[in-house]
This record gives sequence, C-alpha cells and structure tokens, in this order.
Amino acid sequence: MELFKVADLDEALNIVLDNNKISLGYEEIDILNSLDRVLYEDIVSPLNVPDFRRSTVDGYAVRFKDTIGASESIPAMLNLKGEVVMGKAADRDIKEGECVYVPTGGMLPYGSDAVVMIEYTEKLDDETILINSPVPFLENVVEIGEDVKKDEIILKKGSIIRPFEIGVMSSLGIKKVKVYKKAVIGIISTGNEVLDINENLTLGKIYDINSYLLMSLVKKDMAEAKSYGIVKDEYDLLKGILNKALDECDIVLISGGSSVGKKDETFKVLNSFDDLGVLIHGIAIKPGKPTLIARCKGKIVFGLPGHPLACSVIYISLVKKYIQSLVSFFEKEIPLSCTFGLNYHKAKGREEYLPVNLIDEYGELKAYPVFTKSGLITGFSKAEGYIVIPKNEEGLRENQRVYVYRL
Ligand SMILES: Nc1nc2c(c(=O)[nH]1)N[C@H]1C(S)=C(S)[C@@H](COP(=O)(O)OP(=O)(O)OC[C@H]3O[C@@H](n4cnc5c(N)ncnc54)[C@H](O)[C@@H]3O)O[C@H]1N2
Ligand code: MOO
Repeated sequence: MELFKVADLDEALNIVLDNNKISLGYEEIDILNSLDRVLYEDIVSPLNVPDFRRSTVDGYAVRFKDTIGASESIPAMLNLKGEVVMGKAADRDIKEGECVYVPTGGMLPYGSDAVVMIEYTEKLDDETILINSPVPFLENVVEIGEDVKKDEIILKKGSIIRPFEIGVMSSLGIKKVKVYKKAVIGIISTGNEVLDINENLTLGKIYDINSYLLMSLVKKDMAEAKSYGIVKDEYDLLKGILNKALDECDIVLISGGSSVGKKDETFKVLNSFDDLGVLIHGIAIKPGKPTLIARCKGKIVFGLPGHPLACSVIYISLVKKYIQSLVSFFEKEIPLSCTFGLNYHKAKGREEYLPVNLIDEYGELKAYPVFTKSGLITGFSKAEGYIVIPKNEEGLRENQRVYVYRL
C-alpha cells in the first residue's frame, strides 16, 4: 500500500518556492531598532569613511621621503610647523623638510603621507623635531575611503543586521533603514489528546509541546509567531481556524494530523479551499516523513508531523528556509567537522537528521548519537547538534568524518 507520494527535501523546497505568492514588503525603522532584521535594499555609501587622511597614532605628520635613512645616530631633522587640533581641519600644507604634530584620529595636513610615532622622535627645540626611525608611505595612517568608499555597495540586500552593520550605518550618518517586514507565522496545534499548559492533565492526554516549540523557533528566526491554540480533530473546527489564520498570517503551520490515521482531517481541510490544495504529502526524511505542504488562499500551509522531534526537523530543514527566502536571506551554515564515535546503521531511502553530542577524546572531537525517538521532545534538548546522513547511505562508520550542525 503506497501511503504517500514522497518528495525529496530539495524538491519539496523548490515546489514551495515555485508556488509562493506572497511578498512581505518593507518598513523603515531607526537603525538602533534594526538589530537582527534583514536589509530590504543595498546600502550605497553617500561618503568616504574617513573623509580625510587620519592618523592612527599620536605623532608627527611627515612626508615619508623626508625620513628615509633616519636613525638614532643620524636622525632626520624636520621643521615643526604647529599642530593639528582634534576634530578640526588641518589648516596648512606641509612642504619638504616640515612636520606637524597630530593626535590619534586627527587629520593629516595636505602634503603629508605618513606619521612618525612620538616615541621615535625627539624635540630639539620648539621648532625642530628629530626623527629616529624611517616610516614607509601611509604608515600609521587611515587613507581616505579606506574603511568605506563613496558610492560603494557597503551592505547587501538580504543581509542580517548585526551590531557591526549598525556601526557601519552610523559611520555613514544613516539614521533610518529599510528592512523586510517580519513574516507572520500562524501556528495551530491539533489533536483531541493535546491539552493547553493551563489545563489539568488527565490520563491519556498530553500537554501541548508543538505550539511552544514552533513559536520559539519562529521567534528565533526573526519572524512573528501568532498562536491559534489547540483545535480538536474535527473538520469544521480546523477549517474555521485555518481560514482565520490564512487571513491574518503569511504562512500557517499546523502540527499533528498529517499521517493516515482515521481522525486526520488536515488533508481534507487543506484541499477544501479554492486554490491548489495539497502540493506534497510525504518527504523522504527521517524523522518527518508524513509532512503535508499545501497552498490555500494564496498562502503556503505546512502540515507538520505531531511527533515533536519530527516537527522540529521539518521546521529546521524546510519551514525555516522558506521563511528566510521571503527576506532574500540565504544562510551560510558552517558545520563543525569531526569524527563519528561508533558504527550506526540507518535504512536507505530517507535523509536522516541524527541528534548528536560532541565529546573531546584526547584532543579529538567526536560526535555520538543521542538515541531517541521521533515522539520524544528530549531528542534535541539532550543534543548539541545534528548530523544529516544522505538518503542513500546505509549509516555511518566509526571514525568516519562527519559535519555537525549546531542546534
Ligand atoms: N500507520 C502509520 N502510522 C503512522 C505513520 C505511518 O507512516 N503509518 N507515521 C508515523 C510518523 S513517522 C509520524 S511523525 C506520525 C505523524 O503523525 P501526525 O502528524 O498525523 O500527528 P498525530 O497523529 O496527530 O500525532 C502524532 C503524535 O504526536 C503527538 N502530538 C501531536 N500534536 C502534538 C503537540 N502539539 N504537542 C505534543 N505532541 C503532539 C500525538 O499525541 C501523537 O503521539 O505518525 C506516525 N504514525
Ligand atoms: O516521520 Mo516520523 O517523524 O519518523 O516519527
């Protein structure tokens, strides 16, 4: 009996992207509120940073050629022509054989092209400075535009704004920035056995895990989570709530009710809207196979497996990538390279997401699996990361090189 038409993960993501109809648009916000948001457009620099040759030390601005061959026994002798005041433009040029005192961060006078640190100089009198060491061209200087060049694309659309990017924007005098609006993700838990955390637990029931899990994952991914609570396994109830969520959100996640159990109404509800309905039922991934993907009212709906580990894996491997694609953000994941601690067998045919812990064994980092089940929430909470074992592999050998993604 073939239960699902199973798609590979890449295929599933492509189908989602091909059938996406929404665009989030942007909002313009103060740079200080833009931390962890995603840039909506390239930022082109309106100016050079710095806009003048700037000293990185306290010392004397010179023409580097005047210091060639200088030493303690035969110093170069330069005429002191005043000093540059911090925060003010240097008001005179220097010529051959001249120098001017500059503080760290001060502007170099025109004509100078290097700075000699004060430690390598001696003041002979009020008008004469002895230079004890030569300086190469642009030594101790930040050149005009060395940090940022005028008209350069300094920050790219789709990048995440970190404290460093906020610093770059402030260096350019940019006060407000356009960022993608946050995607609003609706979350619905289903199941007659699932109770809200505020209800009394009775035998046969369980507390809702997936709403809390998904809301937290969504928040971590810079999107906005909107919970629609727990819905009993009844067609009309689920249809009503989903309809409301589709009107209010950009994406909807429904947990539970995606496999073939007789009470599983999700499939029927997803096909009941005047749109494409179910696009995929089943992904070749372990855990997480009975995943549903549909388009309803122009929005993508993910029917995530009820088992919490499977639900997390589908979120991380698929939902998260779709959310990121809406803000043009393509995360470069940098897994940790190490060796595997034992022989591990898996069945061919599904890509497996295996939770692991890292142990330092005599200076060598080894990954060991966390033996768990898809129905257990602690699978990932007991793990530091996970390994992705390709679909057609039969497992991992002891000492084999593996790549661990951090959770
Ligand atoms: N005959 C088959 N049975 C099952 C198959 C299958 O291929 N053939 N697949 C199994 C796999 S794998 C998974 S994963 C689950 C997926 O089930 P559903 O997505 O239909 O979800 P439910 O049946 O509603 O629940 C499964 C499991 O998860 C618990 N659950 C559900 N919602 C929550 C929640 N919000 N918080 C915590 N736990 C939740 C639920 O109580 C069930 O124990 O199907 C297998 N069965
Ligand atoms: O897909 Mo299920 O996720 O193996 O429990």
